[in-house]
Amino acid sequence: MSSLLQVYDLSKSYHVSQNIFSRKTIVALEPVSFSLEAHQTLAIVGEIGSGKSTLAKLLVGAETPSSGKIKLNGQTLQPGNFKQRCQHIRMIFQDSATTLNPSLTIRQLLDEPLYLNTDLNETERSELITATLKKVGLLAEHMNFYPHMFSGGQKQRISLARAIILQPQIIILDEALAALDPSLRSQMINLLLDLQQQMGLGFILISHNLGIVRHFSDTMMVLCNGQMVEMGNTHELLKAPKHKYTKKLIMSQRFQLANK
Ligand SMILES: Nc1ncnc2c1ncn2[C@@H]1O[C@H](COP(=O)(O)OP(=O)(O)OP(=O)(O)O)[C@@H](O)[C@H]1O
Repeated sequence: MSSLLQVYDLSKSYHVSQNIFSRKTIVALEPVSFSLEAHQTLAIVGEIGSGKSTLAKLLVGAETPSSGKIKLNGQTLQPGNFKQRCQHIRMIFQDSATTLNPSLTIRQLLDEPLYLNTDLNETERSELITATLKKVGLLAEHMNFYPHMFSGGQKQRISLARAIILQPQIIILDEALAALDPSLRSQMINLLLDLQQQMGLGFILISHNLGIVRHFSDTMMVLCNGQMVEMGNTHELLKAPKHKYTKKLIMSQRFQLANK
């Protein structure tokens, strides 16, 4: 049986103009291969500019790869097919306040992906919105509220509701837990783990915080200057890193790791 997600030699280079006569190539991501199973979490770690967001954008189809192939349940994802992609792979960002349209109610925000991607009628969509709000620990009454009426933690739950409403198979969490205080973060991690168990979701967690990575992920990939330098079981890798860059990263966060 094929893995939920298989990535083969995926890479991305940007060609940017230096001046009117010359262009420069920036290799944001060197060819990388990995797989992800249902119910599993893969963490991607690395310093600023190491290629984490580039990899996430390639997976959701927001960028076109320079090389490589992505397979979902054994089927190759075509670069321009956003409909196919956005039903199965969803992304949640750090700052929900900026990703939720402030002029729409929660009902409208959650209805949009359903209206665009499903054949459900209005009543069916409304029932699904209520059920999804409950799944993320919000109330049916919240449907008529606007984003500014919620706290940061609740906004993250709305983003999560929007991400799961199309029953995706993979969710990419791009620093999605970074802005939450420790107690809200633990609640959110528990909610994500519950949903993972219920829905068989595969998570890709992009995080600077190795404490979260250790708590949440099964495997981890370390990126350095666009190159994958190490990948393996999270606990084993954190206990016995092989690459000097990983060792440096762990040393720089030894207090976070000790406190978790
Ligand atoms: N659209 C673009 N055009 C040119 N270069 C880009 C573009 N997007 C990213 N890059 C470059 O690719 C490299 C990797 O960037 P990326 O945003 O993936 O890093 P990151 O690990 O996500 O960093 P951060 O932790 O700051 O989000 C960087 O050198 C960045 O400047």
